[in-house]
Amino acid sequence: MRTAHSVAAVRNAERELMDRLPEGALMQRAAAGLAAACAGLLREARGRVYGARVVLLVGSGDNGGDALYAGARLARRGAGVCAVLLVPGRTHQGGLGALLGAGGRVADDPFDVLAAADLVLDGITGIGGRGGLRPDAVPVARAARSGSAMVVAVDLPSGVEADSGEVAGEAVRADATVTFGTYKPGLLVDPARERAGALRLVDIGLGPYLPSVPALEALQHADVARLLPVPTGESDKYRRGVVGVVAGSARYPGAAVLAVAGALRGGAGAVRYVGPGVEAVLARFPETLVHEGSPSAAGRVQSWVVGPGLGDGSWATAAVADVLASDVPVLVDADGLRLLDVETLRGRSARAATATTLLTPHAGEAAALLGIPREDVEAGRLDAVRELAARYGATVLLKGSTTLVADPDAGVPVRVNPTGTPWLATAGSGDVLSGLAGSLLATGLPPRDAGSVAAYLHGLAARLAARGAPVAADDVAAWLPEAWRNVVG
Ligand SMILES: NC(=O)C1=CN([C@@H]2O[C@H](COP(=O)(O)OP(=O)(O)OC[C@H]3O[C@@H](n4cnc5c(N)ncnc54)[C@H](O)[C@@H]3O)[C@@H](O)[C@H]2O)[C@@H](O)CC1
Ligand SMILES: Nc1ncnc2c1ncn2[C@@H]1O[C@H](COP(=O)(O)OP(=O)(O)O)[C@@H](O)[C@H]1O
Ligand SMILES: [K+]
Repeated sequence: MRTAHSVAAVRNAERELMDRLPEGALMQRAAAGLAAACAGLLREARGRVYGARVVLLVGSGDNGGDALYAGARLARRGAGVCAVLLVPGRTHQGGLGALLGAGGRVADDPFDVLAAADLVLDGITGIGGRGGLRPDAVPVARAARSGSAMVVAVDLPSGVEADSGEVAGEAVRADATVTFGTYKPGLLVDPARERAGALRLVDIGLGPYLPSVPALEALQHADVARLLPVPTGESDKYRRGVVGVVAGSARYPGAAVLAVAGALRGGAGAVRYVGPGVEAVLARFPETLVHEGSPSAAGRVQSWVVGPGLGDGSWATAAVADVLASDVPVLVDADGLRLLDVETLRGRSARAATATTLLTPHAGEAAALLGIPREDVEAGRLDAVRELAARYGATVLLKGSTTLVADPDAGVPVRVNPTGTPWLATAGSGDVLSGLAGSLLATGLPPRDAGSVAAYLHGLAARLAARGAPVAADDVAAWLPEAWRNVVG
């Protein structure tokens, strides 16, 4: 599991650890890891560190100090290191002394040295930065990007919000970020994540002092493999779980087919389809159990998926209410999100412990549920998903460039999905995801696990299917077994 901690948690941990170490030791650990990472990148790019041209962008805090000490280490290995001091009167004095002592220098003209650099270290701001780059730093950050140099961010790309992943103005766009002690939420959540490039974590001994519950966690292969259901000798199709899919309409019959396609690959023993798309579903998937009446009359299921392509006719409205009245886990997606009655939804968890709910909005649907503009959801995804989960008393999976899953219990870390590709932004891929997640719910996974495992497999399947080319939703469904094998294999 990859975990991220808030700035407050990092600051507390740093204080405790610093009390036990000689003055400045922690910054030396950070700088040593940073210099080693930069040396590795320089060796990859140009064969050796000796003779490389390195430029340090140095702000007024300890982030700049890290850059200066790392620059001193690179200078001692023969790199030509030049510091651009953004606030000359407030530069980290120890770091500057170390750089000058190692043969580094201060730039006369930042733009000249940036144009010729092989590597730029961004030490403008780290966890102390607020509110985007200040105007004087903007032209320098742009110049760093416009040459051929690799840009390496120290701890965080300057200008991004560490705790939320928001980018309130201009921010550095790094090729790589070397972060210290733990990941910060902003490194894992868009739009900030996109500025960070490849992530590298340097251990500075903070681990024992960080809270055991992080702010954010990202599943990795081993975590997903542990959570995936595996049938045993005792299993039969009913014991493996039956997922009911209420999706599709005369206008959108394809949504029914795609949701069923996802559900068939999610580990449930059977898929029961209910809705107006019976013919289309059976033509494609003859193994589906079908029913044309109301969901509650269709036979037993261990979970429901309701909403993809359902439209908003009277049958759809009644079907959503019917499903929400059940005591099994329910996933509500797409049109279902518009049709759900909020009081009924909130009442579910009070009625039965098994009556859990997973909502899977994209940014537009989340915006409607919160009554705010879509852009606000996209800019502040982490806040939005937490607020939705709290307000609706349900687990919420917010789809998009970084899919997030939040539980209504604010003490539980938000899951951030590390797989996926922008090629997933294609019609119908969300229908596949809802079927898949619903199927995992039917096998007994709790909503947060079902949602995050589904997002992981879905994103991985899309990557495997795409390999750099466009994919259709149907391809994503077809590649789910390969993604599953990739995880467990
Ligand atoms: N505390 C520690 O022991 C350690 C801290 N480390 C480094 O220290 C960093 C935190 O240092 P600081 O707390 O000094 O904070 P930062 O260096 O992140 O930034 C604070 C400074 O930046 C200025 N600033 C804030 N927002 C700005 C903006 N938008 N544009 C330009 N300037 C802005 C502030 O006025 C302040 O002077 C970490 O990110 C990490 O890089 C590491 O050396 C590890 C150890
Ligand atoms: N920019 C993006 N990068 C990665 N994944 C994305 C991006 N945009 C959308 N997705 C993913 O694509 C899927 C689209 O789902 P959705 O918006 O419900 O589409 P539809 O309703 O057409 O099925 C979701 O899994 C979402 O997370
Ligand atoms: K930085």
